[in-house]
This record gives sequence, C-alpha cells and structure tokens, in this order.
Amino acid sequence: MSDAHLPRTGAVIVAAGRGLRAGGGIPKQWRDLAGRPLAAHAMAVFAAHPGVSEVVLVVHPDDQGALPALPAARIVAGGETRGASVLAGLEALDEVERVLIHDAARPGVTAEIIDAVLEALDHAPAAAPALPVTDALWRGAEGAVAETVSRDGLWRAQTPQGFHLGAILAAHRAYPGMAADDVEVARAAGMEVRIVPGSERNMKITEAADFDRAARLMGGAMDIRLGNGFDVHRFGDGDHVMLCGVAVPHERGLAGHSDADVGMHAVTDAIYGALGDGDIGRHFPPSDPQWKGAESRIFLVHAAERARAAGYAISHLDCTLICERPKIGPHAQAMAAALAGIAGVEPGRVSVKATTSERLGFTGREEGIAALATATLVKG
Ligand SMILES: Nc1ccn([C@@H]2O[C@H](COP(=O)(O)OP(=O)(O)OP(=O)(O)O)[C@@H](O)[C@H]2O)c(=O)n1
Ligand SMILES: C[C@](O)(CO)[C@H](O)COP(=O)(O)O
Repeated sequence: MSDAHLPRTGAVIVAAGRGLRAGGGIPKQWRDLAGRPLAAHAMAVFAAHPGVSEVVLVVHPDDQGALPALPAARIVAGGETRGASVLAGLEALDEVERVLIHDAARPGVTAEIIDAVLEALDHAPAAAPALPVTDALWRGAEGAVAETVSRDGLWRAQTPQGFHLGAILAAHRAYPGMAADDVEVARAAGMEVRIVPGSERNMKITEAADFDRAARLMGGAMDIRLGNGFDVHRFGDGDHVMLCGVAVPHERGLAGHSDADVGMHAVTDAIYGALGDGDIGRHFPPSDPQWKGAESRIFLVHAAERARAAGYAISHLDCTLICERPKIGPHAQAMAAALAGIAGVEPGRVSVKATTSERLGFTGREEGIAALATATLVKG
C-alpha cells in the first residue's frame, strides 16, 4: 500500500485538569519534569511520530493565555471533566480517520506503544495499552482487609487509547455520564477494544511523589554533564606556589594575572565547560585590572554558583597536577579538602593527584606547572 492510502491519524492530548492530587501550586501538566513542562514530553513524542499527522492539545480555559513553551500543536479549550475535554479535542480534529487519545499526565509514552496501538487499529475498531495486575488485590473496610479479590484477567489501563474517529466521536457525543476513560465510552457504544502491551514507563503522574518516580523511570531525564579544564602557568619569582587553594613552599612562585593557582583554574574551567558557559577568561577578563592578584577561589565560587543556578549538583571534581617539583603527594588531601570547601561539594567527591612528565617537555624542564581537571554535573 502506498503512503497515500494509509489512514491519517490525529492525537488528542488532554491537559485541562487541575492536578489537585499532585498539588504544587500550578496544574501538574505545566510543572517541570527534567527541564521541560510535563505536558511537553508526551507532545514531543506524538509530534515526532511518523504515523501521527496532527496534534491537538486540550487545555483549561484559564491556562490558555499563559501557556509555557511547548512543541507545536493546535490548542483547544477543555471542559469540566476529562470526558468533556476529550470531546472538545475530537471535535477539533481535521481530516484524520483515526485518533489516539492521551493524558498529558503520562510523559513516558513511547513510539513503540504508539506503534502497537496503531497496528492493532488496522484490525480492530479500538485498541489501548495496559499492564496486567501483578499484586494481590484486596477490598478494604475501616482500615482492614475485608476480602481478597481475584486478579485474574485484570489490567491497569493506560493511554494512548486509539479509535476510528467517527465511531469514538459519536460514542462520546452519546455517552451520558462520567467515564473512567475512552475505552469505557467505546465499550458502551459496542466497540471491541484490543489490549496491547503498556509499559511501567508510561505511568500517570497523579500524586506529588510521582514526579520523582517518573524522572527515574524515564532515565534519560537525568542530565549528566562532563566538563574538562586545562591550564599552565610558568614559574617566576617567589617562595611558594598556590595549588588547589593550598600554599606549598617552593623556591619559585607561579606567574600569572591572578594568584596563578593552576589547579583551581583547571577545575573552574571544567565546571564552566560542563555548563557550556565559556571559561575563566570570559567571566574574569585578564584585561580587567580588578582581577590582578585575585584569589582564584573567587573564580571557583562563581563557577559553582552558576552550576547550582542552572539546576546542577556538582557530583565530582578530579584534578591532576603535572610537575616534577614541588612534591604534591603530602598536600593532595589538603588540596582536595580546600577545593571541596570552596566549591561546596562533599569532600569524598573531590580528588587531587599528581604526575611528573618523566623530565620531558616544559614541565619536565621545570619551566612551569600544568593541570588538567574533570567535573561531573548532574541534574534531575
Ligand atoms: N477536566 C479535565 C480533567 C482531566 N483532564 C486531563 O486528563 C488527564 C488525566 O486526568 P488526571 O490525572 O485525573 O488529572 P487531573 O484531573 O488534573 O487530576 P486531579 O484529579 O488530581 O485534579 C490529565 O492529563 C488531565 O489534564 C482534562 O483534560 N480535563
Ligand atoms: C485514562 C486513564 O489514564 C486510564 O488509566 C485514567 O483513567 C485517567 O485518570 P483518572 O485519575 O482516572 O482521572
């Protein structure tokens, strides 16, 4: 069959609820999940699916004027109940023969689930994903178990629930009461509904704690950044070198615009690098006299604050100093503790170590000290 004969499919994503059970001050679908509004996750999956030609987002009339940044979709005003919101979305669809109805509150929907529903629709009037009930089921009364209920043949319903548009539109228009979902409406109209495999990832966010569970289940929702930094300072006059916040006695000092703490500079640049936020020179230009002789801790504090402001925790810092002398080993622990204190990181997450360059190159000839560093930043 050529593409021209494939039935066109629209998606109705309902996002007009108030999210009262989730709390949080604003409706859950506009709250952040892994750096995006919750509703944006499902919208992006449907918009990117090659089998979906149109996405309608149903929102509460009070939210219509103040929506966050979302993937492109036609916006329609919803109703008092989920069913009324679905009907508003269905009425707005144009030129499609099939429809997938999805809760914005299910951010973990995947292309595979959509594929399974669409494939089932090739052979059935309706299809929906679900997971079998695996826990024992009880009926409770007054805080006690009144009876065990058989779980045989019981399923946990998910969305997207898929239908042929004309049939589900007519079914919704005719449905008299409040349905749990669109499958209930379809069955009331006599449609047979196929069950396709759902996924734990496709959970619905209902309570506040579900946000954390969804972020964990979605895995990729965790944003991990790795940055590296490298710096070199030449030896000059002096009787000590500043390395990772510790003054180490030496017969020469390090030359530089600031206190020339080569290790701290590499660590600071690693954090900026992980953030995609330039380098020390961009934030503290050497042409600016106010940074002459400055303590390098100022730079590290700045980078760490920018990481936190962007929502990242500094999960780890690792610095390698490259020099023949002074000997770093006796000071490495104090240096790690100093970096940890300045960056506001647990001491066990910071490492300072050293190597020589086997007397090769500028560090081998004791012309200067080099440092390289890695920073790991985590969000979510
Ligand atoms: N009048 C309504 C009610 C619900 N929904 C949508 O239906 C989905 C499933 O509903 P539920 O999880 O119960 O969301 P809320 O009604 O927002 O939650 P609560 O009952 O806690 O207020 C959600 O995406 C929700 O936005 C809707 O579009 N219109
Ligand atoms: C449609 C649904 O997602 C199926 O599981 C669910 O019924 C909607 O949420 P609610 O909490 O029952 O309103």
